[in-house]
Amino acid sequence: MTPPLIVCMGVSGAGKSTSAQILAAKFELTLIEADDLHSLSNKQKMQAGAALTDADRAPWMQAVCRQLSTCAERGIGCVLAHSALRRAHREQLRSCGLRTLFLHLDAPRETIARRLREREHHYMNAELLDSQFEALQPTDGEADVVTLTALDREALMAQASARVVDFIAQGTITGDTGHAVTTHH
Ligand SMILES: Nc1ncnc2c1ncn2[C@@H]1O[C@H](COP(=O)(O)OP(=O)(O)O)[C@@H](O)[C@H]1O
Ligand SMILES: O=C(O)[C@H](O)[C@@H](O)[C@H](O)[C@H](O)COP(=O)(O)O
Repeated sequence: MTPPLIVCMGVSGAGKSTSAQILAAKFELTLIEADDLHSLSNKQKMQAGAALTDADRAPWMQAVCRQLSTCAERGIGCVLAHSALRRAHREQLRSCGLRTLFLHLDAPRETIARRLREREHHYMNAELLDSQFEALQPTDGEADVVTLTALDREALMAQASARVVDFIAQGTITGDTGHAVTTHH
């Protein structure tokens, strides 16, 4: 059976790291924090208030995919906190050998901006939020993406957990299909 990969995706400050930690602990999956895999130059660039380009993101994606592929080879299911803003990145994450579900954490821009102003983060510059929304490519037509409203924490985690339960059960029942699940937005 192909192990699951749950990707908590969305713009900076949407709540990816927070949600991914909770889900990994709850479902006993390995947590991978994509933030930790950025190069020093990428971190310095963001800290200085410059948005990453897709060229900057390419080696980061390779590092993320290497970790995921190793987990897949070892049969280890994962939760990944990763912005996955670009369609091509989501496609790359799907091709790492795990059975993938994306939880897109969505909240009003102003709510996220306030969270970023209040958050202590080692490198991410809160001024980059607009560029994050610009970089986010719509997930329409991607059947393995579930969009969740990332406001009330408890409601969010209840919804996210229910999706993960269904997703894991589907893999257990239908076996190793590797196909995307049908989800509702
Ligand atoms: N559902 C939520 N409701 C309110 N605040 C949240 C929620 N999820 C995360 N936060 C807070 O918002 C900030 C950003 O969350 P974080 O998980 O670091 O986001 P990301 O990993 O997407 O950048 C943190 O201070 C966190 O405590
Ligand atoms: O693709 C990008 O532009 C960056 O990778 C960005 O999306 C990512 O989110 C940063 O690593 C900031 O970290 P936080 O999301 O934790 O703020």
